[in-house]
Amino acid sequence: MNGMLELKNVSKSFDGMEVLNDISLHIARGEFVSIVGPSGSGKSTILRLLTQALQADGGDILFDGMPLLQAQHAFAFMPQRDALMPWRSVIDNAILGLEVHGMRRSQARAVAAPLFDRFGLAGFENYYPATLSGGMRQRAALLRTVIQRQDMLLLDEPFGALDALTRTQMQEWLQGMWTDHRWTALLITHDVREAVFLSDRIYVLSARPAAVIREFEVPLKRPRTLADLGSPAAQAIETEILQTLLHPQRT
Ligand SMILES: Nc1ncnc2c1ncn2[C@@H]1O[C@H](COP(=O)(O)OP(=O)(O)OP(=O)(O)O)[C@@H](O)[C@H]1O
Repeated sequence: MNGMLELKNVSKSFDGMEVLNDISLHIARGEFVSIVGPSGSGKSTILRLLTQALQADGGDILFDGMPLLQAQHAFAFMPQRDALMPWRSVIDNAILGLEVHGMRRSQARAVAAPLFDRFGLAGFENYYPATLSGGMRQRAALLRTVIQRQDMLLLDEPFGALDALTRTQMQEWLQGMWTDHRWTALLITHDVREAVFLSDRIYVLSARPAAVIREFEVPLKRPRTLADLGSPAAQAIETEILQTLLHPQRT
């Protein structure tokens, strides 16, 4: 997953209500970028523009320098809810995207099987989603997402429904996975610490209509550990992002 993305002056309204106001941002090849912003500011709307579930009213979205319309199947999207199919085993959930793209089930299973170990799901290939913990379900959903080898990974609050401890474990795990694979990734999150821990850069959106009010570069080297979040550099950036969100008028 090593595409690159550029949004230029993108705007979007719903029934006259302006949601996105002149959004410009970019994600370089192999970069992990997060968007944080107030609830209802339009973060998911940006992802829905990228997956083409919605069309922008104005501006340009370029993928690898081409208009998005010409860059089919560019994104592997992991929604807020894991949306695993309860009647399919974990491995058959994992291969769903491959099957949709025409791969035979036996071949798709052979592609997926070696990945289960790294996703902490070895031994659970033939279990059904209802028998898994929340963290395992999210890892299964992420496995299904990344196996499709798209150009870019889109994550919409992937850990929002998890308890605090599982969420932290998942952040550590994802950080390790990303360091190994260097996917081009865009994460939407409410969790500023999560954004700092995982990202190379962070965009902060204003309340609706959303505009980019600040952009932060995260100065932590990789690979990162949770202990790095206690460093003065991490603490300073976390505080500054929170200040920007809470008191945008002062920034
Ligand atoms: N299809 C739609 N029709 C009308 N209004 C919509 C539609 N989709 C989103 N909205 C509105 O646009 C605004 C932004 O929604 P969006 O889901 O993008 O925000 P968000 O920042 O992702 O919110 P949250 O952080 O709470 O998930 C909200 O006020 C929402 O009600």
